[in-house]
Amino acid sequence: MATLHIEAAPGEIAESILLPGDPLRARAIAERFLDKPVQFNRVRNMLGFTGNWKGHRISVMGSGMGIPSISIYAHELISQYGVKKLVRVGSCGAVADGASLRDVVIGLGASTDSGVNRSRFLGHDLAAIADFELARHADAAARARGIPVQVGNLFSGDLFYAPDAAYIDLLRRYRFVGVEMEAAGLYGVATELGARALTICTVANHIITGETLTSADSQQSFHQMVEIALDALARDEADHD
Ligand SMILES: O=P(O)(O)O[C@H]1O[C@H](CO)[C@@H](O)[C@H]1O
Ligand SMILES: O=c1cc[nH]c(=O)[nH]1
Repeated sequence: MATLHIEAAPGEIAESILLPGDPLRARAIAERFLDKPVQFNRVRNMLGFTGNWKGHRISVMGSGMGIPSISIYAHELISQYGVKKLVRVGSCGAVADGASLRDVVIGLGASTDSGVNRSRFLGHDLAAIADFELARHADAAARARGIPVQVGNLFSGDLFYAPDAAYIDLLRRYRFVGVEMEAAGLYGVATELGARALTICTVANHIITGETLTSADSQQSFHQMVEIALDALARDEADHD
């Protein structure tokens, strides 16, 4: 039952999946965190793996960059492979004064300049929101580890290189936490298809101060974020199953 973009056989993908933007990060997560990971996808090099983390069956797959890319994968994962919980684990640029490099950001909601959610909602504004339970568990998992966490609105931009930076002032005024490129699309697909989704990001750069993490620092923060995501899924499973 391959789809256009995923070649996995039925049953090869877990009900819970982590979605980093970069497929090589998906492989790194599988190798570092999962017992006996089995690769289920290599179509377009969008690598995907399934294994176990502390007894929980988990998949991890790249989503690509931007809303169109993550929307294709999330749609096929939910509608064709029965995936029920999707956690994006990515990086973002911070816009909030109170946010620092390495902070974990939980995207409670996600606004966007993309038209996808209006396209799927008769032109109306869709509140693109995270699954509350997953967000609550991620917050608890971060706090249990003593990792500073920012919870709030993300802006999922279509343009990484926006020609006019004026919108950043508006994002600050409206108390946005960070800028990335996928959360609003992921939340829209999950809403449409009845799945549960969350976005967690590490702050890799600060848009206002211009600070940027070195690649070594970014690696360590990324691992902490993945642990938080895995712990949140485990806490959720303990609640629901
Ligand atoms: O680190 P990832 O998950 O790819 O996320 C961020 O990085 C990419 C841009 O460099 C965009 O995908 C953005 O959302
Ligand atoms: O759009 C984005 C994504 C990540 N980091 C940024 O600074 N901007």
